[in-house]
Formats: sequence, C-alpha cells, structure tokens
Amino acid sequence: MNDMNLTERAVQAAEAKMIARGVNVHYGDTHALKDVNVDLLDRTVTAFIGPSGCGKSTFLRCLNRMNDTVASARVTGEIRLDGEDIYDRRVDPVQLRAKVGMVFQKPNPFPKSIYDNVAYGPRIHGLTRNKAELDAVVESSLRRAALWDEVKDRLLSPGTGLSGGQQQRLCIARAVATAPEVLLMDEPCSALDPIATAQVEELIDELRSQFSVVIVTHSMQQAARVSQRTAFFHLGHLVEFGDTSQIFTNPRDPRTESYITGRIG
Ligand SMILES: Nc1ncnc2c1ncn2[C@@H]1O[C@H](COP(=O)(O)OP(=O)(O)OP(=O)(O)O)[C@@H](O)[C@H]1O
Repeated sequence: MNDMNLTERAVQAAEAKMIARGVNVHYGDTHALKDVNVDLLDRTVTAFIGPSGCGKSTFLRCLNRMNDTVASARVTGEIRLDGEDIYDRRVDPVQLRAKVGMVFQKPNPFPKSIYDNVAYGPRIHGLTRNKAELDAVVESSLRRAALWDEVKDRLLSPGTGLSGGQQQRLCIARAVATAPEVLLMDEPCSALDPIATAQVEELIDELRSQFSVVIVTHSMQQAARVSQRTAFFHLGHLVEFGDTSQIFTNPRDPRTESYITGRIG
C-alpha cells in the first residue's frame, strides 16, 4: 500500500511543473492565504477562481515571488519549479520571473516602441547575441501572441498607441520573449471587450502547447472555456482543486457549489 502511494506520488511529481506545499501568506496581521497545496501541471491551463479577496492574486504572486515587492507580505511554505525551491536564497527573483512570466489585469506596455517592448526581456537577460537574433525573437514572440500581422509594419511605433486588446497581446509577447516555462495571468481580459477577450482566450489555448499557464479569473465561463484544471479559493483556503469539468459539473465541496451556482460571490 505504501509502495503504491509512493508510485502515485512519483507519477504526480513527474507531471507537475510547479508544486506548492503548505503555503501561507500574511500581510502584517492579515492571514491572507492558509496552507495551500497545489500541483500545477505542465502544458495545462489552471484557473484560479473564487470570491473577491479570497487570495487568488496573492497565491499567483507567490509563484514568481512578486510578493517580495510588498513590504508587509510574509510568505512561508514551499514552492518548487521543476523541483527547485524558488524561495531558496540562491535564486535570483529577476531570473525566476523570466522563467515564470506574468501578464497583468490592465495592459501595461512600457512607454517604448512595440519592438523595444518585446526586446526588453531578451536584452536584459542577454538571451540573444546580435541584432538578427533579437529581430527573430521579437518576430516569433509577436507571432506567438497573434499580433505580428497587425504590427509588422509599425514595429517602431509606441506600444501605448495600440488598442487595449492589442496592448494585452503585446504584453503577452513581452512575457513569452524570455522563453518562460510558466505564464501567470491575473485577470488578463478584465479590461478587454468581448472580441479582444475571445482573441486572448484563443491565444491562451495555443500557449498551452508550450507552457504551463495559470489564469486568475472572475468569469466562471472563462475558466470553463480556457482551463483544464480549476482551483476554487475561499477566505484564504484552497477549498477544491480538480479537473475543470468536474469542478463545474460535480463539485465535491458545498462552498464550491454555492460559488458556481452564484449563491456566494
Ligand atoms: N498589499 C496588500 N497589503 C495588505 N493586504 C493585502 C494586500 N494584497 C492583498 N491583501 C489582502 O489579502 C487578501 C487576499 O487578497 P487578494 O488580492 O489575493 O484576493 P483576490 O482573490 O485576488 O481578490 P480579487 O478577486 O478582488 O482580486 C484580502 O483580504 C486583501 O485585502
């Protein structure tokens, strides 16, 4: 029996890109996240859902140490990327964020050209050796973000001059340009219209072939459309985590059921 458990655990560990164990977050006296355990699988979209203030963004920010920048935040527990403890003192958070990229709620292109927005990460991380290589990374990143055809003739125009949906795809191109392994998205469509939302959702589905993607969303329809795994948070607890179809059709916890049927929110 023990042997079987070990085997099961080994299989799960082999598939998991990131593993969180016993993660707690305090902001001063506020205990925002309580003993969270999660395996994030490779080449899978995982959605974090739950009512406002339940800790979704807090947990997302633990995954690339963005909480390091919040003075009052204290993170305990263990988070591993491919087995490596990302909170180990030897890990450089800037290097980590190249591997675990992030796209924010509001498109936030730098006040630079479209080209320079995408080239920024490869330049600071020294990922390319010459202009031709950098050009190639910029083009392939814009193609992966389904933006190339719309901007290829105006690469030197400001990124801030694009539409909201284009800006968000530019931010996705910027994130994928450093060849991340995990892409974190914090409500990436909340500032977008339905057409731009559909484009970004389609893109998320494509990105899944290369990355592990985690998306925080308030839209259960969006979670159901784009994700294969869903985690439901409530009052700082990870209440339920499983296949998206199971969470939405056959939730095991009454709190999950109340949320997805609109009784709490
Ligand atoms: N920088 C901060 N300083 C202090 N408290 C914070 C900070 N960020 C979040 N919190 C608190 O931590 C808890 C979880 O917040 P978090 O933003 O993670 O929730 P959320 O589920 O992402 O909410 P929303 O859906 O509204 O974005 C809340 O009680 C919030 O007030």
